[in-house]
Amino acid sequence: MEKINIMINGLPGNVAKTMARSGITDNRFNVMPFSLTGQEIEDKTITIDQMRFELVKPDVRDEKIIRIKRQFNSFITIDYTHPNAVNSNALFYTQNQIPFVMGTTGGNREQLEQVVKKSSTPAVIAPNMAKQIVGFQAMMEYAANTFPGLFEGYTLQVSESHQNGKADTSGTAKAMVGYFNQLGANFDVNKIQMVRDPEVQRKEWKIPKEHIAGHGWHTYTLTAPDGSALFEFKHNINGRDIYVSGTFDAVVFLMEKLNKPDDSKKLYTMIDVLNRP
Ligand SMILES: NC(=O)C1=CN([C@@H]2O[C@H](COP(=O)(O)OP(=O)(O)OC[C@H]3O[C@@H](n4cnc5c(N)ncnc54)[C@H](OP(=O)(O)O)[C@@H]3O)[C@@H](O)[C@H]2O)C=CC1
Ligand SMILES: O=C(O)C1=N[C@H](C(=O)O)C[C@H](O)C1
Repeated sequence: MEKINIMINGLPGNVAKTMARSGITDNRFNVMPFSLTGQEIEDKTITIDQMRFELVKPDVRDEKIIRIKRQFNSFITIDYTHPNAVNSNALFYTQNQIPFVMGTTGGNREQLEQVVKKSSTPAVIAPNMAKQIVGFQAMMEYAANTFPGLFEGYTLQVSESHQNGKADTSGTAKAMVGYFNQLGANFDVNKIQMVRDPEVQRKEWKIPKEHIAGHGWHTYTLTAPDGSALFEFKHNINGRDIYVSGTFDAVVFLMEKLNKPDDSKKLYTMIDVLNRP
């Protein structure tokens, strides 16, 4: 099978680096030596496992992409950049007809979805690419659609802990709140408790010290009005490796869509990817 060209955007960021390391050794892919980066990044290149990537800043990307497209006439991009970049990057991809996997959280999600729906460019967008978490989301979606109001009157508490540099509230937690609300919990995403203090993470959450700099821990607690029942759901992820497999499945999924285009649908989620036959 012909290798799929992938452009991993967001280097030298943490998740983009994890994707690049795995992509380089994955026989299904040809990792392209370019990565969209932030305006503030000073380095012009970065080397990962002996592969050199040219870092392309927002002010030169319009011009650069013309040359990249001449060199690689077809490719799929993976975006792990910054919440502030989500909407402008999605616009850039659709305007240049570059199919994309958007792992980056934050930004205006409604606008993000609209941009893709109105375009001719397919994309997979999901706040969490860990397949086991996506499976949990699919279970929640089933419950929400099948038993709306099941937790009517219950009080929901949501707390999440991530590395100190994380810019936004967990996109995963926000998506989960949507399901809990359908189940009747009536919770405002602004009430999600964010933990970013390494001392609290170590002492109270007992997060292993080697993962303080890279983790995503989430707890959702539902309590009955009279206190007689409590339900708790947790997903605690250490490191970032778990996101690779789902992201790469999403790339393969998009390639299949490109080979067999569906003009009626351009926007896909990771639940679509998980449901792939
Ligand atoms: N869907 C999923 O499964 C997962 C999603 N994520 C999400 O991925 C995103 C990235 O996370 P993480 O790697 O930890 O973050 P980092 O802050 O480590 O990396 C983000 C990188 O993107 C760069 N950047 C900023 N603006 C742009 C731009 N306009 N174009 C391209 N790159 C840009 C940053 O540069 P600078 O430093 O100059 O700002 C930085 O190098 C977050 O939104 C996070 O929530 C994370 C894990 C899993
Ligand atoms: O920034 C992170 O690290 C993560 N971000 C995603 C989110 O905001 O939901 C997914 C995961 O929690 C890791």
